[in-house]
Amino acid sequence: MPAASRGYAVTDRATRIKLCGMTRSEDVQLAVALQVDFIGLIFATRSPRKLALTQAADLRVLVPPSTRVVALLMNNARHDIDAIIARTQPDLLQFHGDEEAEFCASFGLPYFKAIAMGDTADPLPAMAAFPGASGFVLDGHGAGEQGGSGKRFDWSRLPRDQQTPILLAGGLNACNVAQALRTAQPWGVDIASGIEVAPGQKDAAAMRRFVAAVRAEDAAHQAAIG
Ligand SMILES: O=C(O)c1ccccc1NCC(=O)[C@H](O)[C@H](O)COP(=O)(O)O
Repeated sequence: MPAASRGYAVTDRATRIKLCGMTRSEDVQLAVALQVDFIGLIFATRSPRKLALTQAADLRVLVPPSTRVVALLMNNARHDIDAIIARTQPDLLQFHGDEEAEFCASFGLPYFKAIAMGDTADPLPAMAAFPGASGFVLDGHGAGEQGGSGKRFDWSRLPRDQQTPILLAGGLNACNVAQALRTAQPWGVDIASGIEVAPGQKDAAAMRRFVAAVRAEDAAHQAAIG
């Protein structure tokens, strides 16, 4: 199914913003006020940003439909994912582990697949293994490692002209995101550690600066192309 028919246009240049690893209500409320496209709630068992189900359910109710909630998973058991879906009603899932494509698609929700770019010369074969993905998160960490690492990769390696949305992730912050957008022209950007004072604790000023930097670069791009 082409990406556009899943409701994601890939041609326009209003870079989608995903703020990931929320654990506090004030951070979720600010993300909603900033009108970001996605927030990420993490359920990967080894993550320092991992949420308990009750905590996640309390955060989820703060999010209106205009911001989509993504549940991040890394080799979680099926029964855990079923419980996460039942309690937190995510709009999308995001898989970071060794999950097969069939497993990812079996929950009846759209999903993003994360690709580790740290050791990957060409991500296209890995992406092709997930034809049902609604998007890909290309992240700077190595294979088998967790996200939220703050590790960058060479942004020029991001594939262009893909039909499925690609989010650029890994080591982004308010200072480097404009250059990242100019270099990679991704559909979206995804950030965790670059807007934090500590894992899971967001820095309100850094959140505002990051979102403003993305929107300023989008505006500059639109002005340049007329
Ligand atoms: O952030 C985590 O703790 C995490 C753990 C396990 C799997 C994925 C995780 N985060 C994934 C994300 O989407 C992050 O936003 C992405 O890796 C970018 O992180 P950062 O380099 O810190 O901006």
